[in-house]
Amino acid sequence: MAASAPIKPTIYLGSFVHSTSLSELELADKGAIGVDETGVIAFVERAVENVEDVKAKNEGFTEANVVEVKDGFFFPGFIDTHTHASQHPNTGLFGQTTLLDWLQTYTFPMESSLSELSKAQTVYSNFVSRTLSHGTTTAAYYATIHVPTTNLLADICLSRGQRALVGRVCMNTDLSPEYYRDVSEEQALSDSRASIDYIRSIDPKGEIVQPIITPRFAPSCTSTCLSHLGALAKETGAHIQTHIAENKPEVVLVASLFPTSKSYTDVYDTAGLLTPKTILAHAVHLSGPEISTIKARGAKISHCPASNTAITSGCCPVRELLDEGLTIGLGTDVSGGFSPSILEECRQAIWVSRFRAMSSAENSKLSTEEVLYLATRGGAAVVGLEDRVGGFEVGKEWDAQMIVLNPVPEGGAPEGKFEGGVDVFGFETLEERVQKWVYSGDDRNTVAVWVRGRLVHRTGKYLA
Ligand SMILES: O=c1[nH]c(=O)c2nc[nH]c2[nH]1
Ligand SMILES: [Zn+2]
Repeated sequence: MAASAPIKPTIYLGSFVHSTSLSELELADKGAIGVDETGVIAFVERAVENVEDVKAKNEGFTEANVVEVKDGFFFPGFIDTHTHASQHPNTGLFGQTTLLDWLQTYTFPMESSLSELSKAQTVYSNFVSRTLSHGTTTAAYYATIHVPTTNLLADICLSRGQRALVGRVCMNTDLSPEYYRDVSEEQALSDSRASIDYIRSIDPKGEIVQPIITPRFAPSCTSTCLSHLGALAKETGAHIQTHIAENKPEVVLVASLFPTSKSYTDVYDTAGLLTPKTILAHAVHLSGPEISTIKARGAKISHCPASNTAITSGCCPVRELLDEGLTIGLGTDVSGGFSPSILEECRQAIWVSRFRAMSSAENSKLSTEEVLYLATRGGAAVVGLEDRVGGFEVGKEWDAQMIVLNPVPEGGAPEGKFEGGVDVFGFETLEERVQKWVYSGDDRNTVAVWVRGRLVHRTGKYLA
């Protein structure tokens, strides 16, 4: 369905859960959320006893569809603030490598092969299906240096209805192999511009897809290339994404490549790449002054715990970054990260924070409520969509997932197929159901997903 075609007003009936602050979830047992023909939330009601009363009192909803959730709840769509669609075939492949040798061994060969349109079509459409099936309604994607296949990724997101920021990767130094790099600073700039122009031509208002300027990371770009991209961001108003301070040898490398810069952060700042529309992935090894600069510029952080552990980059001090007032979301960072699921990233964020608590930083433990905030409202703020998505309020757009848990009937386990790893026995509170989902749920529990009120993913039997 075209992203702007009108839809039938719909009432989403049953429990809903969303963050109201970093530390609080609203758990509404008997909710009714009305979504109008443009995909915008028109009303949110609690303690509903009879849906007919809700229909009758809300103009435009007397003939509305009703989608009811049983043994589960509606939850805002997840926001993946940092992932590499082009690395999807490498998911789970990292061996014993760390960042700089991982790039050479696994990443550059795979990414370079996505110059081929048919391979890119297969990989990108599979990845978009995969992330949607895990409830990701918005993703900030890295593609590759190739303009045609980067544009293809944007086409796929638009046609599947997944919100996306799609970035053509820039890299013009000999850190990248000769077969996979921009031949000049001018080419890095002109190819980035070409991809921005294309993505804006297919979705002029940026309702579903937007371009994002993507210098891979400082060691991949000359300072002239970075400055060109900073100027391009200023000229076009586009978002920016890059990596920062992921691993210690990388930080040392940056200091040697940019000897006149005060720090890694200063390299980006000098180039005009630190703006309120900048997403910085990782931020594991920043100094105090760097954190202050990032905050002063309004740049945002994508926390990627699965990746940071898999390629042993370090434990990001999320508690301290939150205490400093930085805006943070979660990123799967496939394929440094081994899963396309933001729910998995929630668990990984909790584990990393607890390992930090057990070793040095006692107060660093993140709660379930906090990681769910990062996965939704935090992520929305990182990608600049906080006014439109991330929670269930009147005026926000219906980007949501329907979570269903396994009801175990009285007297014993059901026969036949289990459709997920979370069993509920009927006596759990809604809060307990959410906790059980966070720690043992997966994509089998995400039975339907909507973006702007349009159904973009469903499994078998749950919706007519
Ligand atoms: O996690 C990462 N993935 C990448 O592809 C990459 N490139 C530079 N730095 C990176 N870090
Ligand atoms: Zn990355």
